[in-house]
Amino acid sequence: MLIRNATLADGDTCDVRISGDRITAVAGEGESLSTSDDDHDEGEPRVIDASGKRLLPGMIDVHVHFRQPGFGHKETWETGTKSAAAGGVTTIVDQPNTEPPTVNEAAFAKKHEYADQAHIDFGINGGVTGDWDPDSLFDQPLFALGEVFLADSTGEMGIDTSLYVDALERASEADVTVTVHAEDETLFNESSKSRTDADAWSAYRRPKAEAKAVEQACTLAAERDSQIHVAHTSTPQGIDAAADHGMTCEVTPHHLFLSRDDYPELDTHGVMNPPLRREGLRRDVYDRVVDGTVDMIATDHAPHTATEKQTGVWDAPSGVPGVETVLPLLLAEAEHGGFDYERVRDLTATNPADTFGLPNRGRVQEGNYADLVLVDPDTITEITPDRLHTKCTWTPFEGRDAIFPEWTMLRGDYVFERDVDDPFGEPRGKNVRS
Ligand SMILES: NC(=O)N[C@@H](CC(=O)O)C(=O)O
Ligand SMILES: [Zn+2]
Ligand SMILES: [Zn+2]
Repeated sequence: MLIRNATLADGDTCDVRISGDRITAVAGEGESLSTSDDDHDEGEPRVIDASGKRLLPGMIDVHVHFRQPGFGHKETWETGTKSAAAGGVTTIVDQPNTEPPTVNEAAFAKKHEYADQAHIDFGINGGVTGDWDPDSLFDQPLFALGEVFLADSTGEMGIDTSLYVDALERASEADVTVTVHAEDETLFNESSKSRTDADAWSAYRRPKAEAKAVEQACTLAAERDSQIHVAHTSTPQGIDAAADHGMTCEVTPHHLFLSRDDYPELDTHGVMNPPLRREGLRRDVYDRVVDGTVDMIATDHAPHTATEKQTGVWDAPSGVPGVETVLPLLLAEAEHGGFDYERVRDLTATNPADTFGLPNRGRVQEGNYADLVLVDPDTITEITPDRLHTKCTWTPFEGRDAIFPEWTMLRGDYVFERDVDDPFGEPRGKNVRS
């Protein structure tokens, strides 16, 4: 297959040849590729004219919750991976707070069976609880350890410092990265508990609880020569602490684009961990995404039903969906001039591939897997829940500008094509560690 005249993230116009599951040639300005026999399918030329369109590496989202086993009423591997494919994501990493939690060989195997339904490639993280079985867990084709919960979140898998230190040591021996949910619950503001408005969640799980926990998690890791990746940093202090210790961090689309100013509209649908911050802090986080202090964007796609969310602030489960809207939001922001397309590519594909050791992914380059997304930058549309494919019937980004993919390709095959009868085809996702 030949993709002609595509504009890459760096602005170069290129021809890209795909044979089998790989990119086999990328030819820049002035050296266009000619069609070969491989670019014909039963006599039909398989040449795509991508003039005026952007071609990007598929997003690698290292933080999603696809809920099975245990909570298939919120999301399934099928709906979650279809939603991801429709948003230009070609690899996801699932987190361990399912039922059973992914803390031993049997639980890992059970999750792997559900992952047979995956339409895109995936990694499965191993979790840490008092009952975890590191010996059997590290024998599995694990993506990483985490998210290791230093405070309770959905699933109540919060652990104490001594277990965290054990996990760091075991992971270090196995040469596995530890992804950390860093909040210090001893610093939560108990006085906010008398309030019943949704903003009380942000007042309760306040910024210093994250700042302190990130600092401590990084210090403990650095002392043991372990590498950690800090999940969903939502404060400039958290981001800077991770960077200062030589650790990596991710920012979610909700902490990048939403703030406490959005509670009047979102109400308890805007409750997540860590919580939304004040507008000034959001801007500080945004600046660190632009200047490269933040390593990657990951969604923490954490679907809950609308009914579950429409309870009081102290009862509503934490988390918002995001896997289908993240790249479209970032692309619209690039088109509006917030940052450039190269930054989007690095944050969504190149840096996650390099940080977590995924060779042959994250770049549009010869020899890499043909994990690709094509978008028309002139087609900016508004996000509405009815156009999304997640089981979650709501989105915190309703009404925002987005550039959705025309198609998404995984290892040379389409996993999403807009405006065709069967946009997804058969599930063909594989474990990236197998
Ligand atoms: N972020 C959230 O608020 N919720 C996540 C868990 C987590 O990432 O902490 C979930 O699984 O629902
Ligand atoms: Zn978390
Ligand atoms: Zn999470």
